[in-house]
Amino acid sequence: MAMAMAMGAPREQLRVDARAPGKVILSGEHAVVHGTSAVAAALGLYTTATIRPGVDDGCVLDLPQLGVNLKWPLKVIEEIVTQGHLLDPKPAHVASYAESEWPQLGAFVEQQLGLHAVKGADAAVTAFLFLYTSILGLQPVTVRVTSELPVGAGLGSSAAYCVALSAGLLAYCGEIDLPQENGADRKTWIDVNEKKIDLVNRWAFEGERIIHGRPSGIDNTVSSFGYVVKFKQGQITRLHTQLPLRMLLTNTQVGRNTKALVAGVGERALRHPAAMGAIFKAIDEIAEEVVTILLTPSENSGGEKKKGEEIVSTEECGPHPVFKTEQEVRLQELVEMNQGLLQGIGVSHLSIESICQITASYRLQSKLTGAGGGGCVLTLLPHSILPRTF
Ligand SMILES: Nc1ncnc2c1ncn2[C@@H]1O[C@H](COP(=O)(O)OP(=O)(O)OP(=O)(O)O)[C@@H](O)[C@H]1O
Ligand SMILES: C[C@@](O)(CCO)CC(=O)[O-]
Ligand SMILES: [Mg+2]
Repeated sequence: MAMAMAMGAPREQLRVDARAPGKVILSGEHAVVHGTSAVAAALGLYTTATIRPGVDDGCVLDLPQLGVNLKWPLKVIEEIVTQGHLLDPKPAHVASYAESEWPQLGAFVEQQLGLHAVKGADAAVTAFLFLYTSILGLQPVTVRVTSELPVGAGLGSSAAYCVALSAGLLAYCGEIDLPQENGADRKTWIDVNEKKIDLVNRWAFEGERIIHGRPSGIDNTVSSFGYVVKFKQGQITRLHTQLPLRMLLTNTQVGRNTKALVAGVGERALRHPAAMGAIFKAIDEIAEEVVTILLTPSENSGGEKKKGEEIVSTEECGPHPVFKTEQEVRLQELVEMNQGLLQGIGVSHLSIESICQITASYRLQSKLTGAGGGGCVLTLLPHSILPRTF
């Protein structure tokens, strides 16, 4: 997560840009919601929230990817929020969202968006209204969120949205200090200190609760702190991985919704607690083995096949022989097993399986990443594949 702020400018020209990355889950999605380990890495694709002063005592929310452009007089927001809620923002103290405390919010958002709203727009607007009023109170602002990430495709777009928004709002109200040396029209991304990132992360988790229902916290944590991490029951361990990972992400373009998929797995776990528990345990073991492999010094063979390594292809990829190191062979097998188990818990999709079959015909294993049900598929590529072969 990084921030930029137009500084040295009068308050009415203040502008905060906060950006947060998406993530890719290598292993352990869904089971992580039930307390097991997962491994994820931040992606080089970002969501950016831009916050500026508002005009005419109003609040503008512009979400171009969802076709949302709403403007409210602050008085209107006050009416929805004051119901059971003090308009006394405490940005340093993370408030928990409870639907019962916002009885008018659902109907208000629905009515604002109208009948032709894009799926998921209601959750994005609700999360915004919660974060905005809780962190900033009722200040006139104009907020625009744009993203390089596909929305709702398994790459953590919801978490990046919540992290970028939380960070931007916290900086706008002065809870995150940013250095003053930037020129008003220069953008320099600044890293925020760990304590403040932790605050951003906790606010973002509340936003994720609105969008996901029951998030494990892995997505907002990776988006906030970055790097390759192991995540288990809220604890993160940064993995100083020794193995350069190369992967292909294929977007099936099949839309899905993380909240519904997570809820479906929860219901299946209630119907078949022992069987689902055993699958979660197996996924946990896989994630732990992935961690061990990632932390093992790389035995990248530098261009020549060695004993124990497996040939992937010599023809399909041009004149360069493609083979997997022993570590890559093990990782590929774990990816294959993880995908099988994800299919077993009901979150795969025909579009995902057909990609798995196609890559398997090249002896490359794939799995869904994120919530599944469509979205993106991850294919691990051996290190010996040169970028120009794809
Ligand atoms: N750029 C954005 N602008 C507005 N809302 C967004 C944006 N990105 C994500 N969202 C919100 O997040 C929802 C998608 O979240 P969802 O959790 O279903 O998918 P994801 O986060 O991309 O995938 P996963 O959770 O599997 O990693 C959208 O419907 C919207 O509510
Ligand atoms: C499906 C899930 O495990 C990952 C979504 O990216 C949900 C979560 O952990 O919050
Ligand atoms: Mg999400």
